[in-house]
Amino acid sequence: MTSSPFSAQRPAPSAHSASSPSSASSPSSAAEPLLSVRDLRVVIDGLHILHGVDFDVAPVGVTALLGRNGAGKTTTVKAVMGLVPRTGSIRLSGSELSSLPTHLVVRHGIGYAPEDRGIFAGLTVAENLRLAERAAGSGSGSGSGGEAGEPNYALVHELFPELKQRAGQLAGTLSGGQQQMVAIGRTLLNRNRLIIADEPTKGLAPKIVAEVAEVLARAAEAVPVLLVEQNLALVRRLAGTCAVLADGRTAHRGDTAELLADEEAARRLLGVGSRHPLAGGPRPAAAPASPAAPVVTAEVKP
Ligand SMILES: Nc1ncnc2c1ncn2[C@@H]1O[C@H](COP(=O)(O)OP(=O)(O)OP(=O)(O)O)[C@@H](O)[C@H]1O
Repeated sequence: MTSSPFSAQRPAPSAHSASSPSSASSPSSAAEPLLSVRDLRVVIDGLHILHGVDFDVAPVGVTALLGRNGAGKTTTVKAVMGLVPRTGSIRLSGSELSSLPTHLVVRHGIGYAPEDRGIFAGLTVAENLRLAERAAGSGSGSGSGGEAGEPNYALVHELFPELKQRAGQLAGTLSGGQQQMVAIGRTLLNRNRLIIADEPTKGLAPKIVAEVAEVLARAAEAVPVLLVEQNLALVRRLAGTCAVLADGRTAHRGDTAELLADEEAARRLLGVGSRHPLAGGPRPAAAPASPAAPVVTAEVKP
């Protein structure tokens, strides 16, 4: 390959910020969102779990999906992926996905790193990656699906050289951070337009959280990321914009730094106390942050 491994996936450079930083009803102004979700509803076994979720994912960088435990974050990303029955609108670059089954959502170019990572512990790193390869030429048939082509190992190995060095190592023997590299690496392999990462730092030690933050920052240089996360320090560092869910609805959309600096709003929406360290500190970047930046674990209170 002669071109940069980033070239096939890097989004248009013009769009940097997402929706306007005020309310849930604010329209996107600066740039068209990559993913636009409207009135998303999910009913499982007669239980109404999502009652109308609206949010946009910015076409560059990291967008965070936040909320207290049980707010509906995982159900929302599962609904986007077609893993639970849903109604409403889910548009990826203008293509409507809400009636598509999961395999066609995937072929439209959404890579999903689920909460449990989905790593095969008994297979090597290389085998885990190989299993994620989408067949060249496979598409949704709609003409607007994910870009077909060879798997982008150049990008994965450029971002995560460790995965090349550890190609023969059993995935089950990797650290939590390295396993996240495999999980995120798999989503980058198929030239996706969007990566969804569901709680990638859940249960990890602070040192590993810092590693995973670095993994996400590097991945977001290549492909926009929708990040479900409860570690608000990490969110603050990585995500330029966010949506907050509460009780299965969108309670807030806007600029992440503004939300986390607003003590009253952060307390009301996320349960962050007034003396929480997130109230101060440097502004987060939509662009990836410094590798040296510390990541403080700050779980949302239920
Ligand atoms: N299959 C299901 N059947 C019944 N209830 C469900 C199902 N899936 C989710 N729920 C309920 O829906 C609500 C939202 O769950 P969800 O996992 O989406 O929340 P969350 O915001 O991701 O929470 P957490 O941060 O704790 O992971 C919860 O009350 C949960 O118990």
